[in-house]
Amino acid sequence: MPKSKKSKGSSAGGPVNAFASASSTTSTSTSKSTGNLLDPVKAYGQNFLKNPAIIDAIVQKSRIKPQDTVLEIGPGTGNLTVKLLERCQKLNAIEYDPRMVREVSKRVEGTTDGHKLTVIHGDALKTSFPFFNVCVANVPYQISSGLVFKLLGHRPFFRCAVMMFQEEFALRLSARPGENLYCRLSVNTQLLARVDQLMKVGRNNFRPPPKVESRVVRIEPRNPPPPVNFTEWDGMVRLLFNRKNKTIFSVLNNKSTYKVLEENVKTKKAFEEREMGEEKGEERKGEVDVKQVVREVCELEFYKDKRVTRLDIDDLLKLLSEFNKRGIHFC
Ligand SMILES: C[S@@+](CC[C@H](N)C(=O)[O-])C[C@H]1O[C@@H](n2cnc3c(N)ncnc32)[C@H](O)[C@@H]1O
Repeated sequence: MPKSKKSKGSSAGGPVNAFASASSTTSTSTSKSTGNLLDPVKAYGQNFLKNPAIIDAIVQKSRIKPQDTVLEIGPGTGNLTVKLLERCQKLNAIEYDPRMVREVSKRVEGTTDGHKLTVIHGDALKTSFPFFNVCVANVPYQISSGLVFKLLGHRPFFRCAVMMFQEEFALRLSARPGENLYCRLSVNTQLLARVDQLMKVGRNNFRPPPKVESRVVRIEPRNPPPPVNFTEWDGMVRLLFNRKNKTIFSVLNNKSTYKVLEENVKTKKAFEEREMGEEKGEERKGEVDVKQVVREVCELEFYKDKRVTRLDIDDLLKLLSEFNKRGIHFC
């Protein structure tokens, strides 16, 4: 018998943020109902995979081993689920729509692999993930970014995630310096993971067809991740990629950035003073001239006149360390 349980942070609290517009309605009333209980609900991103060849390719590219525990996010009616179950030891699925929880559970009930499935009713962004080695997901595009970073922060490390995304989002994940789609999402993802494009999936492979083309990618977390404070890293990346086609200096050289950096210096200093305890007579660091430091770092041979979009992960890590060495922080 497949088990189905309701998670702590599940839909009892209402739909996910991304679907705020659907919060006061029931799931069925948001679709163009034709009377069928399983009508896809647009607000839940319900575009079901209908091409068995694509489903088989996703399962094959997930490289699931017989002893693996798989996490499937958004199983829907279970088209992928039944194929995944044939390959793994255990499958935990998280599904937001209670109709789908019932449907997928019913579909595998009494089958050879049915006992391997546990369906958790909840919002994948708010539900704690159970243990897994491999994640497979064809998720609503509204939650793509939140899900990627939730997965990349998940511990213990998993082997890989094979995920379907809107084409442009998928291409951004693996975009390289200098490419048009290279952006904050690209560097934040590539800092923490290796991303490979696996295949393009046309609109007509879904029921109903979505408005845009899709792509499947493989995400493999870097283990161990680079030793960097992610909040600070993202603070710098957010500033720089706001105007990624400008030089580093022209992005940073403005009043509002200096103000933020000066605030950060003050906060950091206050924190350090509290930690050290002034009464211990520790030597106090000199004042940091934020404008001077920005100019100095941007004048370094490697960064001089460099456009943000040309910086790869290593260049950005080194840039952050040059700022940190001189007492500048981005959070
Ligand atoms: C694109 S459909 C894919 C369904 C199925 N995996 C397939 O490929 O046919 C997305 C599924 O994710 C579910 N879903 C939507 N938002 C969710 C959330 N926040 N957490 C978990 N599941 C969600 C939807 O109800 C739907 O079943």
